[in-house]
Amino acid sequence: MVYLRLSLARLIVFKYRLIIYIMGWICSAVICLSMESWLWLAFAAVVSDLLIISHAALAGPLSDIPTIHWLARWSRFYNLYIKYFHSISIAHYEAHTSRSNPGGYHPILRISPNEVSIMTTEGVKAVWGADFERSSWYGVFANFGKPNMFSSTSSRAHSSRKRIFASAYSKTAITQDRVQNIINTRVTKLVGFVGRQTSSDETSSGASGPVVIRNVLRALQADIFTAFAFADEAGTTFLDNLKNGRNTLEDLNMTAMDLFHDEKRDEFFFWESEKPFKYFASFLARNGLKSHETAQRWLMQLIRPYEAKARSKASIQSSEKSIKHFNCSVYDKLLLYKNPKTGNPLEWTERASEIMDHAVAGQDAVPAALEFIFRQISTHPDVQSKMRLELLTSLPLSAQDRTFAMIDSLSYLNAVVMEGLRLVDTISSYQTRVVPKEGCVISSCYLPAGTIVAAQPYLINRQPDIFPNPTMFDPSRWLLPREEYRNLAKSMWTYSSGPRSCLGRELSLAIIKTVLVDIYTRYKTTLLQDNRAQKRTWEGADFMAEVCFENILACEDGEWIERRLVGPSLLPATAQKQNQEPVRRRSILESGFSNSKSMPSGDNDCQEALTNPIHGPLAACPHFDTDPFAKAKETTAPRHTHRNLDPLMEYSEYIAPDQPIANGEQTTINVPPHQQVNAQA
Ligand code: HEM
Repeated sequence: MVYLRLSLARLIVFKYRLIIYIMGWICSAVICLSMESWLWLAFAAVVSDLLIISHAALAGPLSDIPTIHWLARWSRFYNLYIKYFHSISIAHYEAHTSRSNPGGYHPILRISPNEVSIMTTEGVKAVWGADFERSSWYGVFANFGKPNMFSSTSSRAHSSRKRIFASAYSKTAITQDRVQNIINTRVTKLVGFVGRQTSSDETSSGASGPVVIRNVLRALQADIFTAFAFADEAGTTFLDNLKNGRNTLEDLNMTAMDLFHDEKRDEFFFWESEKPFKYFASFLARNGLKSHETAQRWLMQLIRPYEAKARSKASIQSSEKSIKHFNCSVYDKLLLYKNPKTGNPLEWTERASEIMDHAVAGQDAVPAALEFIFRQISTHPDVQSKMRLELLTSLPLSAQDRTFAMIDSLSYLNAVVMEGLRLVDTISSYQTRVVPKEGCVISSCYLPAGTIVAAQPYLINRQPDIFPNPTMFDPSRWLLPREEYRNLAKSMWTYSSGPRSCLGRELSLAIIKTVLVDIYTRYKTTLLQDNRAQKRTWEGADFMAEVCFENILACEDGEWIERRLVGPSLLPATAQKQNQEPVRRRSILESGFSNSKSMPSGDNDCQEALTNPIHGPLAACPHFDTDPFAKAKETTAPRHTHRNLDPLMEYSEYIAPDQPIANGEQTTINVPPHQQVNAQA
C-alpha cells in the first residue's frame, strides 16, 4: 500500500514536474531569492528528476523485463531513433530473437521506460482480446479536424461509430453481386493492361517487359475502394490511365490519393505523431501537413458530387431500402445515419474523416500484400505450378461462370495467400494499447496501469514455436485438417484481433484472391528485380519489385495447359500420348518442380511416374501432392457417366467441401466429375 501511494505520488510529481518547477521559480522570484538560491533550486530539480528516472529504470515494476537496448530503460529516444532511421519491425524482431532464452526468443521486451513490445499470442489475446484502450498516438489519423473510428482512443466511441457501417464490410456484403462486380471489372482492366504489355513486345514472345507491380496495384485498389465506398459509377479510373513503364504515382496523378505513402508525407508522418515533436508539427512537418490538406481536398472532389446526387429524394429512398440488404455502400450508411438519441445526422466533416481513413487504410496495405505475394510466387516456381494446376482444374475459365465462393474454397490458393499475408510487413509502425487501472500480466511479467503494450504482425506471425522455420515462405504449413488450420489461423495477426481488428479483411482477401486467379490462369511470372533492401518495406517508388509476365500458353508447359483447357475428351488421349512422349512430360514436370528438394535426381518413384502410362504422369510421384488424377481415385463424390460433359459445366456442385485439407493427404485439388471419369478410364 505504501509502495502504491509512493508510486502514485511519484507519478503525479513526475507528470506535472514542469509546472511545479515553474511555480516554484515564480514564487522564489516573488520573494526575491538570491542567485545562489536559484542555482540550488535548479540543481534540486535536476537531482529529483534523475532519482525518479533511475528508480523507474532500475527498480520500477518493468525493471525485470529484458530491454531492447540498455538506453531503453532510461529514455524513449532510442526507440524513436530506430523508428525514424530503421525498419521498426525488423529491429524489434531481431531484438526479440537475438538473445538466448529458454523458449528461443523473448516474448516480452522493454522498448522504452514505459513501453513493452510483445511477441506472444497469449499476450495479444490478453490485451487486444480484452480491448484495452488505444494510446493517444492514434490521434494523428483524424481528418478534417474530426476524429474517426480508427483515431478514437476510447472503446465506446469506437464501437458506436463502427456500428454504423460494419455490415458493409462483412463477408456477406463482400460476396454480393454489387461488390463482386466492382472487383471483377477492375481486375479485368488490370489483366487487360498485362495483356497489352505482353503483346506489345516486338518479338511477340508472349512475355512482358518489367512491370512495377505495386504502382499498378495501387491504381487497382483506389478504383475498387472508391467504387465500393461510394457507388460503381462514382469511383476513380486510375486503371484506365496505366501506361508502359513504371507508372509512378505522379504519372497516375495519384499522389494525393496515396496519402501516407506519398514520399513527402511519410517523411513527416513521424514528426506529426511522436511526442514531443508533434507539438511542433506545424514547423517540423510543414510539407506533411500540406500533403494531408491536398489529400483532403482531393477527397472532397469525390464527396461533393456524390452528396449532391444522394440528396435527391429518390436516391435516398432507394438507399434506405438497400441498407437492409447489404447492398448499400459505406458512404450511403454514413449519409443515412441518425443518432438514435438526438436524431441528428453526422456532420459532413465526420463523414469525410471516416471515409478518408478507410481509403488510407487499404491504399497501400493491399498493394503491398499483393506485391509481396507476387514476389514470392515468382521466386518459388514449384508453388506457382501447384497453384496454377489447382486454378486450371478447379475453376471455370470464364469469370462469368465462377463465384467468389468457388475461389474461396480453393485450398492451395488459400494457403499461398495465408502464407504471403503471414510474412508481409504492411503496417509501418506498431500497434499500441494502454494497460488499464487493474494492471495485467504477460509472460509472467506484471505490467502496471498506464504501461503501453506494443505488438506487430511482423513479430507475432514469426513465433518459431507456432510457425516452425518462421522466415521461410512455405504454403504447405496451411494444408491442415480443419480444426488444426483454424487454430493456426487464430495465431496469425496480419489483420490484428479483437473488436478493433481490420475492418477491410474480407474486402482485401477478395481482391487478392481474384487478382491471383485472373493472373495465374493466364500468365507465368518471374521476378526481374527484387529490391528488398529498403529502409522501410513499403517505402519509395524506386524500390519496388519488377515482375515480368509470360503468357502461359507460350511457355514451356503451354502445350500441356492447352490440352487441359480444351476439355475432358482429350484427356484419355493425353494419357496415351504420354507414353510416346516421356521427354516432353519430363520437361513439363521439371518446369513446375525444378527445385531439387521437390524433384531429387535419380528418385526412382519420380522416374517411374514419368513413364507410368496408367495413372498419368504425376500420380506416382510422391513429391507431387496435388495430382487431380490421384485425387480422382480417392474421391467419394458422385461419378458422372456422361463422357462428353462440358468441361466448364456444373463446377459449382463439385467444389470441394470447405478447405483446408489435411497435409500429405494429396487432396488439395477438387476434381470435377468428368475428370474423375476420365481418370478412371
Ligand atoms: C492486406 C490488407 C490489409 C491489412 C494487412 C490490414 C491490416 C490492418 C490492421 C493490422 C489493422 C489494425 C491497426 C491498429 O489497430 O493499429 C487494421 C485496421 C483497419 N483496417 Fe485494415 N488492413 C488491410 C486492408 C484494409 C482495407 C482494404 C480496408 C478498407 C478498405 C481496411 C480498413 C481498415 C479499417 C477501417 C481499420 C480500423 C478498424 C478499427 O479501428 O476498428 N483495411 N487493418
